[in-house]
Amino acid sequence: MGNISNENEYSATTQPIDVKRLCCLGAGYVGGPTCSVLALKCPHIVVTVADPDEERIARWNSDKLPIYEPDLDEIVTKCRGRNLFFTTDLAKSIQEADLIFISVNTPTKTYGFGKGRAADLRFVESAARSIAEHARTYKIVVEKSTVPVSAAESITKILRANIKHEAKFQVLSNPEFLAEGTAVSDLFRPDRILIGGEQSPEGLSAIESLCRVYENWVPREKIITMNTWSSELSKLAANAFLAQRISSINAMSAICEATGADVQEVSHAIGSDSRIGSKFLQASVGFGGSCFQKDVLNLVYISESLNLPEVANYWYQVIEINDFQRTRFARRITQGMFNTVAGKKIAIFGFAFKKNTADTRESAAIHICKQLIEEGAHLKIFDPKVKKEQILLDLSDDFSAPSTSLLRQVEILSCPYEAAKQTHAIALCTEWDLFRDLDYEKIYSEMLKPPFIFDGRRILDDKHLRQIGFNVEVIGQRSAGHSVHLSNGH
Ligand SMILES: NC(=O)c1ccc[n+]([C@@H]2O[C@H](COP(=O)([O-])OP(=O)(O)OC[C@H]3O[C@@H](n4cnc5c(N)ncnc54)[C@H](O)[C@@H]3O)[C@@H](O)[C@H]2O)c1
Ligand SMILES: O=c1ccn([C@@H]2O[C@H](COP(=O)(O)OP(=O)(O)O[C@H]3O[C@H](CO)[C@@H](O)[C@H](O)[C@H]3O)[C@@H](O)[C@H]2O)c(=O)[nH]1
Repeated sequence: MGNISNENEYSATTQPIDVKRLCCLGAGYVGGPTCSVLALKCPHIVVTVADPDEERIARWNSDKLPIYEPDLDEIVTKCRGRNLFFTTDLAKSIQEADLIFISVNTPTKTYGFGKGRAADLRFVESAARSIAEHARTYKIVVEKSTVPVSAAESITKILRANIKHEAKFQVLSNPEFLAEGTAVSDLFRPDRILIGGEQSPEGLSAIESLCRVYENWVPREKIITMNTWSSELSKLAANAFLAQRISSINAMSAICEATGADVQEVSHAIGSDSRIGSKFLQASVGFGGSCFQKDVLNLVYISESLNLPEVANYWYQVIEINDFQRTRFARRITQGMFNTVAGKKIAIFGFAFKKNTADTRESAAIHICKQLIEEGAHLKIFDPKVKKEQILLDLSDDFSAPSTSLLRQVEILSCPYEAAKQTHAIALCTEWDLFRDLDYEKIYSEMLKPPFIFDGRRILDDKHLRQIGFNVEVIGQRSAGHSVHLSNGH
């Protein structure tokens, strides 16, 4: 600002600032819940979430929020209009804010160099350019999106080259670790808050300013600070380690299905070792969601770019096992039903990538359904939260309008009993609690015989289902009547 005194400029950059106005660019799964919780926990801070997507912002300002998260509606209702605002006016939000979160999407590139692997940073870049265009005073710019190592450096270069009116800035890395379906509780009680920044007096004071925001509800010992690169890499590393655990237990599930071992027992045995720990060892149809695959691929791309092909190959295996697991489940359904599903009706229980979310990005159900459709099955899909239009979009090629042949093969139902009626099989793809409590005797009586259940999440009582008369196939458990064949001469 032209009239700002040197003293003010100095104090704004080497002394921690008292954040009074915070803006977040990106009103998605991260920006929305994070800022809602922030507004709740920091009533003295005015929080504005800005996004150019008019429809999304209109929904954040309505009774029907654009995303489903347990307890989020109540928080938004309490804070909206008080110290929480949703707007499409990026310029004003940026101008007024002391601190700006960048929470925009960073999908895998679908074009050009690094296609299918590298993170597409165009939205991050456009956010940085908007900040440069509209900032008039000192800003702390916080990279919350998951990005490759050194993205903060790129943001700094863009800001430095474009920022006007002597405005100063510091760029921090503050990756988000919330998981969908538990976003509110994760934000209330995070395992840790990670803040990376430049290790200079200006950088350290910006880190301190952000620490003070979180300290309104997070104990100081849970706030970890470090240099920017370590922080950026730690986010990718955390997701890679989590995804790797799932692929490891899913690889074990394949061995279990081919022998007499049970993956639940194996998981319990290894998880009891305190060095391994019991979380994230649940065998499944494969991990989904917008993060794991994208972030592991990003790590693969970074390793390749750094000329570390062995490291790249190591992490790529996590993705390959995940692809294998999804395909294996679809193949097991086909083989289990006398080697053909052509013309048969299969109920799909659950389409979201995990329970308690309506998000279907990279959901294993999409891949499994597409393979069953390819085999000629007729699918009757039920998910308690995912909208019909979304399911059809996900199953359409290249996200075009659903073809007539797709519409002939797929029905979307709003009741699980209707979905299962007159089908040959049920394939459970998402672990929604309600699937445990259904009346399976009623379902059995209305299905074609012999009825099959393929439990891809291990949430059903398989013994009880067998007593009712179902043929039950469970992930990580050998099929009934299957004998072990080791092909190495044993
Ligand atoms: N989804 C999760 O659970 C999760 C958790 C932790 C981290 N992350 C990371 O956080 C980031 C955001 O993820 P998400 O799931 O919220 O994405 P999202 O697609 O739900 O939302 C991103 C939003 O950013 C908006 N946007 C794009 N360019 C913009 C710009 N220049 N200015 C303002 N808004 C802009 C889009 O319109 C969109 O609404 C990604 O990097 C992701 O990897 C996601
Ligand atoms: O033992 C397990 C645990 C999870 N999953 C599956 O793994 C996927 C991802 O689940 P989860 O990690 O709970 O949800 P996300 O919302 O994808 O959250 C991950 O990705 C986010 C985005 O980066 C991070 O912030 C979170 O810390 C990280 O857990 C889902 O399909 C789950 O069903 C399993 O198959 N077995």
